[in-house]
Amino acid sequence: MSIPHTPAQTSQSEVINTISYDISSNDPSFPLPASLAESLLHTLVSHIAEAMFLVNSAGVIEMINPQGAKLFGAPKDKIVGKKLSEFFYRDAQEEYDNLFQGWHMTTETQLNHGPKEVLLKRNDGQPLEVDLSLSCLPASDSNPKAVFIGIMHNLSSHKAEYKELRRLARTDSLTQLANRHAFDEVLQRNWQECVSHGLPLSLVIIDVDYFKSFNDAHGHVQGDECLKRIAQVIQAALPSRHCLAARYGGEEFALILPGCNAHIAEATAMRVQQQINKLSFTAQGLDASVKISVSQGIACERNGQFRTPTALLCAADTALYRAKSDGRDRINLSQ
Ligand SMILES: Nc1nc2c(ncn2[C@@H]2O[C@H](COP(=O)(O)OP(=O)(O)OP(=O)(O)O)[C@@H](O)[C@H]2O)c(=O)[nH]1
Repeated sequence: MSIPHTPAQTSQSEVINTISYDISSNDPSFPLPASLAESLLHTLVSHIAEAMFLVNSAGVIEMINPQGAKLFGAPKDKIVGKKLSEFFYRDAQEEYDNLFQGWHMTTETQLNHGPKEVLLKRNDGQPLEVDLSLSCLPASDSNPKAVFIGIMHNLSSHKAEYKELRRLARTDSLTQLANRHAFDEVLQRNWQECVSHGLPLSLVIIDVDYFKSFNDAHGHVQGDECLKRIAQVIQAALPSRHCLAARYGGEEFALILPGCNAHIAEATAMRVQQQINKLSFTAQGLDASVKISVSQGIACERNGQFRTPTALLCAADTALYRAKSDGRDRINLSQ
């Protein structure tokens, strides 16, 4: 491979190839002059499309390209000369300070790490989620001082998208309550927490009475509106923000009430019953005589009587079945 004489005559790919050749071969019989190597490195950092910066062995930023400065949220002169760790929050700050303080005691490349999520403290004080990779260009004849190359990517839009996808995956699209998947996950978590801390855990299953008749009489669109109204009532009836209301099936809802005994669960179910009975559908064009009711089954884990969350769920379901068979519009507590 021929080595170009001046960076000005060199294309970006040639520069990258040359630097890789020089650094990776580290061939003492064929070194680049130090000033040329440094100049090539700066050309590379300036022209590359990634957000990139150079840090010296004391952890101080020596150079940053425009894309990098944009992520840091400051002009270059406000960044160059500062320690890299100043742009991180506490834990990462300590981690990078320690890394640079101790790097010469280990092998140079031991500091290298691939893309890693870090919270960047931008110049305006705002946090920015980025991934950062750090690579050491070890000292050589062409490169008398080891230098570290940092490459960053802005993760904020990916993170926001991931958060929204996760929310959608856990939400029932009609009622906006938690869906069955989220219910199962939260039940497992609450079960472990409550059992290990000796706290009660109650479940309430709520099933709309004669909903098929409602649909048959008023149509599925009205039925959907009705389910949304029921979901709002159920959400508003929760005794605390630690509780969860979920759409468990078609016209079936379920509440997880961590830390709540049977007494609180019953009071919650009564609030649901009263508010559902009061619902009016005149605003959506139905007659004032149209009314609905729900049947509810409650089960409470208190002193280890249920061995698993599934057993607790089955008990609440059996209690619901009894509420239905006893005439509907009522609450049944599993004994
Ligand atoms: N509009 C609408 N209807 C739904 C939805 N999911 C389930 N359903 C309806 O809910 C009804 C449930 O009927 P059934 O299981 O027979 O129960 P029910 O008529 O409520 O009677 P009981 O539960 O025994 O009081 C069916 O007609 C389903 O079509 C939905 O998302 N939207």
